[in-house]
Amino acid sequence: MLAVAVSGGLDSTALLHALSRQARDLGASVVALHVDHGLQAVSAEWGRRIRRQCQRWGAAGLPVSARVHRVTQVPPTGASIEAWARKVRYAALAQMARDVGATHVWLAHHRRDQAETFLLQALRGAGSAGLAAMPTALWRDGLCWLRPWLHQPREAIAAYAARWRLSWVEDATNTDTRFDRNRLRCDLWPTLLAGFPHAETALGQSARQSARAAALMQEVGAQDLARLHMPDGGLDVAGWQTLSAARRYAVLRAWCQTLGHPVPDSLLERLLLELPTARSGHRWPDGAGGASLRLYRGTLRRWEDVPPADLPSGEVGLRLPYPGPGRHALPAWGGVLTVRAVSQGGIAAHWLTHAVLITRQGGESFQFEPHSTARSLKKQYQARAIPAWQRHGPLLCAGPAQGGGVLFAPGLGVDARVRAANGEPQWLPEWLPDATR
Ligand SMILES: Nc1ncnc2c1ncn2[C@@H]1O[C@H](COP(=O)(O)OP(=O)(O)OP(=O)(O)O)[C@@H](O)[C@H]1O
Repeated sequence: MLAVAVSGGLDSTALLHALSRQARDLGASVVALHVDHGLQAVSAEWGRRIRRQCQRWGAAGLPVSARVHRVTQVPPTGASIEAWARKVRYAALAQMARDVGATHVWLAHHRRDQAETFLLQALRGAGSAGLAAMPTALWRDGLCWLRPWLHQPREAIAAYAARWRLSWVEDATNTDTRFDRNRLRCDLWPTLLAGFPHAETALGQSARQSARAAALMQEVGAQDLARLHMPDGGLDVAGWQTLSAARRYAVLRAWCQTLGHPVPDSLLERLLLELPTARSGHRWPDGAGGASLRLYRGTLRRWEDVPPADLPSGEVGLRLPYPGPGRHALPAWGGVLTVRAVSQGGIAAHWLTHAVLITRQGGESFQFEPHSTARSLKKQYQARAIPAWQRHGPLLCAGPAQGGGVLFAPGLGVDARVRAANGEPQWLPEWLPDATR
């Protein structure tokens, strides 16, 4: 089954017709997929029209049928209607294609659409990936999107439609110059073509060159990232600095893509400029909110931000009785404390009877091993390379009658001086910094 995305306009009507004729000769069949965005009063009529047209063509021997999906959501307030419509259209087309068992969807974009897309991307300051505009074939989510007429002039399509006496609908919103593409199409394009008759071909060629440059950048970026990606997802900045400027950009972009959300170009530019001289601990907002990119000891990582409101106010202040075994959300410290029974490495039970959770006040000491030396918490955190913002959990300390020393510190574990002997009843605390969010 061949699926064609049909708006009902000239181009997609012509493509549907041409494919249906080919399918007839090959013994295949075609389905027209139409999405009614529900944005105009007349739009329901377009779907009915496409159905009727397919019935007429079917009666004339063409193996073609139609499916129409009516969108019931409305664009969220403030959203770009163009972008919203594109998103829901592609989602609906994909669903319909799957429903009919099609693996390929044909779209009727042509040479001018491609040239317009290139120009619009350039006017947004896009890089090579954006300037590559639309590909002729793209696999996404198990479907192949095809644009067989991407290099065809619009006039050739119009000539085909005239030759077969096709009829189509004219979408009145195509002349609504509030939309970027329409403004370009209606106001600028005629002037551009008058001055530069070869503009469509040239811009299409530039789009193809950009696609190659983008593919190359992606390949090189991925290769360099394979060397510079740390096991915990960080980027080795020292290694990154040895690369050429172009490769630094490519690998940084590839690394940002692993973060799971789009990183604005402005942030990439800042990182390129500032990373080489940034000091350990320097942070940049990650572009999505709620997290930062931080340089720490030569590695760039993404860290969840601890909202200031959830941090204990001031260094002195918070003091809670030890809550006992289990899982305890402690929003004031922005995390969860779990305490479970273990058979080794835990805190001997008698230490916990009067224990308290307190905010670090400075001056506490911690000892890693029975025969090592106790040092200040600050020094021990540095020794384990635990960055400052990851030390924000509560300290579990002995009660005043037992000296008040640290039993457990987030990021460091149980102090060697209070560890139970094997077989003795004992408990292991664990601090999960972001578990409440
Ligand atoms: N509402 C829709 N339903 C199904 N497919 C659509 C729809 N709108 C656009 N398409 C597909 O996307 C392609 C490009 O869309 P675009 O908005 O540029 O086309 P159009 O000018 O509205 O219509 P046409 O390309 O048919 O003249 C169309 O050729 C068609 O394949």
